[in-house]
Amino acid sequence: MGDGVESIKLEALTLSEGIRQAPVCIIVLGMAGSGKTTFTRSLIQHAQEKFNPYVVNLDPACREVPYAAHVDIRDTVNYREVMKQYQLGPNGGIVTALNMFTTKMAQFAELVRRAGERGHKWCVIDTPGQIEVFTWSASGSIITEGLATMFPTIVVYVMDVQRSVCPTTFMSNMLYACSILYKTRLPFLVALNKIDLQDCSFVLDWMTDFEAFQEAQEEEQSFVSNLTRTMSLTLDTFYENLSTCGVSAKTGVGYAQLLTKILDCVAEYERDYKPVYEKKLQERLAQNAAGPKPVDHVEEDGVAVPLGLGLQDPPPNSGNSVFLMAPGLVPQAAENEEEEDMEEDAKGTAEDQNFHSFVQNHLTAQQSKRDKLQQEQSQP
Ligand SMILES: Nc1nc2c(ncn2[C@@H]2O[C@H](COP(=O)(O)OP(=O)(O)OP(=O)(O)O)[C@@H](O)[C@H]2O)c(=O)[nH]1
Repeated sequence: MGDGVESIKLEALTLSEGIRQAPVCIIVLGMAGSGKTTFTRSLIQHAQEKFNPYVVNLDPACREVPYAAHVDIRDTVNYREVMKQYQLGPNGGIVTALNMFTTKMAQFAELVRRAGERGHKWCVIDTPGQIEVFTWSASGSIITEGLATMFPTIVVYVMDVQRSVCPTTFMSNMLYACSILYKTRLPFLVALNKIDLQDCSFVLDWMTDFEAFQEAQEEEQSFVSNLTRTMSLTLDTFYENLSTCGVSAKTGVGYAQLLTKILDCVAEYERDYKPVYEKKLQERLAQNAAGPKPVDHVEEDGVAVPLGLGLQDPPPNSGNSVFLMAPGLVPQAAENEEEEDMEEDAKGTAEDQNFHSFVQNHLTAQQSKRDKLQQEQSQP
């Protein structure tokens, strides 16, 4: 392996060889405003002495972060510039910025590996405010999977307990957490945040006692609440795979227990998930070595089409009796000119008519004035 960060090959890194002091990667996820950034700050503070966290900010759109980040996506990509250059809205800008960062995944992984060698036992990763930017984007998957293949990795899902007192909101939050759990397939710890504002025992009750959740639902008789009831029955298995911990990112309450639970998740990773990720890595290496697989079971040859957006006229002898022009091919200028001419003509005709009737009225008025004058003069 070369010394330069540029020379690193992602596939060359494995858990079993090459990485001796692999730092544990903790990916912090959560709905917008759930308190991810404050939680990250507090986690760093509480883990500093024992785990010397290496800190990564992957939110390109945040203005400030209340911690000193070792790696900050904003140093690599300016998301406002990305918005301007690619003419994107804020969400498109954030996704594209993350995609750009992901092209440097191998270098990023190498930085994390080196951090481990320098004594950072944990790597805490704060993610973008809009959760779907990370959880449903290709780059989010690449980062998560890439880290999980190389380092012990866990997910901490930050949930705002105060916002979750409504059973329907609670269920939406849980469904989201569930989808992330099944997508990432990593040890999953739910940090029930903001317990300084709201006691979190109700969440634990609802997760362990189906009837308690049903009772809470009783007042809501909407379609949504019926759906929520049904969903709560099916989420039982999901709850079994969850570890939860009440914390307050603001006051620091619950963090001692949180650190213990994180270590439990790391043990879970080593026991249940590491073999899966190692197998995945071996499969990918074998696939890469074999090269692209040709398509089999297809008996006919296809006709290749040029890729990209270049629109071309269909061949003149294509035999199409009906030909609808693609919008890009309509001769805009000629079409507009025609329209403009027609508009101009219509305008001209109306103006002519107006002018004629004005002249006519004027002549008529003049004539009647003259008649009147003549009449007056002819009278004795
Ligand atoms: N009372 C209380 N407030 C908190 C706690 N954690 C976060 N907050 C507040 O919740 C708000 C959102 O916190 P952030 O840390 O910015 O949340 P975030 O999820 O990173 O937000 P985005 O990245 O913008 O989606 C802020 O006003 C925090 O001060 C907590 O434990 N208790």
